[in-house]
Amino acid sequence: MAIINTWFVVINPTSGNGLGKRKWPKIEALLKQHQFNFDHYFTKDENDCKKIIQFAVNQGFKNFISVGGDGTLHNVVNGIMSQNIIATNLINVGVIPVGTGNDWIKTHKIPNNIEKAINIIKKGQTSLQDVGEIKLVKSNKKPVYFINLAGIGFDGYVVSKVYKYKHLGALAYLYGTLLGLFSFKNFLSKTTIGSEVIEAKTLMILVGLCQYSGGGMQLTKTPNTSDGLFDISIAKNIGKLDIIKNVLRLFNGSIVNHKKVSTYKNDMINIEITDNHKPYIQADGELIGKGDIEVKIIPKAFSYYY
Ligand SMILES: Nc1ncnc2c1ncn2[C@@H]1O[C@H](COP(=O)(O)OP(=O)(O)OP(=O)(O)O)[C@@H](O)[C@H]1O
Repeated sequence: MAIINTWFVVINPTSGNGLGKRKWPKIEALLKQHQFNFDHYFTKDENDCKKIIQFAVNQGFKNFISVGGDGTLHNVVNGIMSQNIIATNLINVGVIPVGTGNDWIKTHKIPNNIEKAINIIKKGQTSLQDVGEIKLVKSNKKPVYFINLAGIGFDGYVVSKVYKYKHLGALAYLYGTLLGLFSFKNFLSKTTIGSEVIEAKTLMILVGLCQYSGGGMQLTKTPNTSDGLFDISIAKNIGKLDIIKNVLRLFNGSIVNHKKVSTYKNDMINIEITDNHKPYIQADGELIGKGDIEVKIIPKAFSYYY
């Protein structure tokens, strides 16, 4: 394997409702102006993105730039985590945000501005964060990795609706939430966190690493990206009216103090859906399926420019 000092830039042309494609000429010019030596690739879909990352790692690339939103970064991370050529923490990723929610960058205080984001990458300073691994029980699907937040229930439902409304920008998530109020049904679940077993009628179960999701909502208590622990919130049988009353608390983070929300910290969580109605599972805002899951943490497996 050759050692390559060149950067590998992946661009999702569809992210940010086409912003990825529209902004590429400007980004390309800026990268050249800042003397980045790079190869670039426009992704075709999720799998294509993962495959090109694996191919590039195989070619010896160790420095990547993700031009897209949270979904693109999620796919880049999945490409890195599912290769076994080199240790994942030796591969560094920079982000140029052109997505809709761009939630992951908020935690790491990476500016939502193309030129400033390029300056961050150029500084060459990296840090490590934990990665979550989700296995769908009773399925032969490969594990899915996440770096922001995964959830099951109402938030999965919102993700399943949001893609139609991406042209509304970050408001798409708020709109999806309001839409969910009319049709989402709470479900029975059995969650195991360490020695605790929580059986409840549930609105959603969230497993977080970073602070923001759903276009700026704060749904976990004290997330820390590199403490080797997930920040978990279980929102029990909260009714529709109660959600409406608490919409602001979803954004300011005080929802975790609601009497029907319990919070936990652990490096592992098993979720069994004991209901006939199986809610959607989302990871970093991407739908990954339905059913029971086992989630574990891989400490400091992801290296990023900040
Ligand atoms: N060429 C492509 N055509 C269609 N979809 C693509 C393509 N390349 C990647 N994708 C998919 O596009 C989806 C959206 O990308 P991304 O999440 O980066 O943008 P976004 O949804 O606008 O931003 P955010 O997630 O921050 O709200 C992802 O699910 C990704 O798998």
